[in-house]
Amino acid sequence: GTITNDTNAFNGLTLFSPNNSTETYLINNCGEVVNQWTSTYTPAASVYLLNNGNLLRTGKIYNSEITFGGVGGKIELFDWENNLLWDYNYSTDLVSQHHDIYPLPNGNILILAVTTIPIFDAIEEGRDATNISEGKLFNEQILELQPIGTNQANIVWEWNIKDHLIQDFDATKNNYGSVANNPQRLDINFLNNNNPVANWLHINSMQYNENLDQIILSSRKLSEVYIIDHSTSTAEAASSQGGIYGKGGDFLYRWGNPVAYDHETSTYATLDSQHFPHWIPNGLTDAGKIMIFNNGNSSAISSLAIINPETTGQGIYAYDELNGFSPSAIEWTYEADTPTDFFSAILSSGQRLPNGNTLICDGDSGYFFEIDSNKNTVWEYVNPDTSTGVLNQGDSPALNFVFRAHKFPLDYPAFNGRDLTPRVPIEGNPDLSNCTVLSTTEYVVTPVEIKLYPNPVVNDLFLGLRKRYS
Ligand SMILES: O=[N+]([O-])c1ccc(OS(=O)(=O)O)cc1
Repeated sequence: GTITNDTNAFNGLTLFSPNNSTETYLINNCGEVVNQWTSTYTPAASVYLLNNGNLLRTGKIYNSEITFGGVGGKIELFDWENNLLWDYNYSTDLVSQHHDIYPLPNGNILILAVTTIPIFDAIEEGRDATNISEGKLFNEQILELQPIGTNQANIVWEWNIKDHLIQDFDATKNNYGSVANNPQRLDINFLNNNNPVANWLHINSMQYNENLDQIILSSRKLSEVYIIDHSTSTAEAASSQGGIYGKGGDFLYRWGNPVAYDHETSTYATLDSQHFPHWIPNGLTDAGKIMIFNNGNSSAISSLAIINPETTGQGIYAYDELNGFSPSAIEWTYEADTPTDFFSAILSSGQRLPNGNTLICDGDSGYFFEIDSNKNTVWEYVNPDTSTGVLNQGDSPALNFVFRAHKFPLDYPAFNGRDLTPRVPIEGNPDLSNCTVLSTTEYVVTPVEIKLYPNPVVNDLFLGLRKRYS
């Protein structure tokens, strides 16, 4: 539950879906549940509250052939009252949705998936055969679904990484060429010192920028983020021509590990096993820049980073022959005062908030905290819904992983006309001392509490009466 709720905390409602739970929660700053959705599936990873109040979520379907962390295979759409409106499976022996989805402004849904490249085809793509294990390699794919009826979809757009490979290993193959001179393509033999597993890229995030019509991806294994054009046709997305930016489905930008495209001498800053690169939305501090949760697996120190790529035109990224794609340095960063105190090896997210605060999800601790613009901690919450059930306030949590946390302002359209009366917190034996500002126990026979909410107040102050917790 909530452990810190300073008056400077941004007053909003936080959405999260614990990895080991079928529940999705919307809580206020006190940790009280304002809405809750129940699925029959635990999440692959991401969930979204749409501005009409519907919940779009991923679900995990067991898949014996595709088994890495983040595998999902199911997408579900619930209304505010938890009625299932639509669902869709993308899960077979050869394909699976994983980690992320993204609700596009036109009502379509991007889904992130892997498809299987058989060993023979991987070798045709120039993969060093000694670096193939599990008899296959995963292609990373993005599909755009146009939902139909209650359980169908048209696939209206598609992109595949296998169409954008380069290699300098096997001169007899079509995609043979200089890795350093083709930064718009991915070297199929670059493993970043990882084991040559089928899931060699482990893309763990897919976010979208409507202004630019661009998609940003994150490879945990290669410690790189990639930007591609979404304005292409499917045919253009499989090529190196077409789209607003003229590069088809090739990378428009990559950042985080210049060694991946043979820029060993680059002096630019790097990432390490990062998550959730996304453009900071319009209207917020640092809008248009890219926020990244930098897990820091090799140093066991996590940080939140903001980078500001140099551009030579709208959505066109500066490139330096020697150093690669800009920027040379991270513009803004948050680390704990004692850096080793803040580390999540997997999962995790950051979010800039309307008042300039920043919400951070330390995923492997199920711990959310909010910092103000001076990096002071003003709100803290621990997810109590774990793989062994729901804990009491104060218990030491284990396996309470959360992929991301997202805080919505109270004027988010999804909340229009909804009953947002706080219900009880998730955890047992909750401690609401941060939230109850008045107590009338001296004046009434049945102990009650008067709650004033939200806390702090922006526009409307609500007054609630209820029995005191004992
Ligand atoms: O344990 N999981 O559910 C899990 C683990 C890793 C994972 O991949 S990551 O890149 O998002 O950390 C996703 C989900």
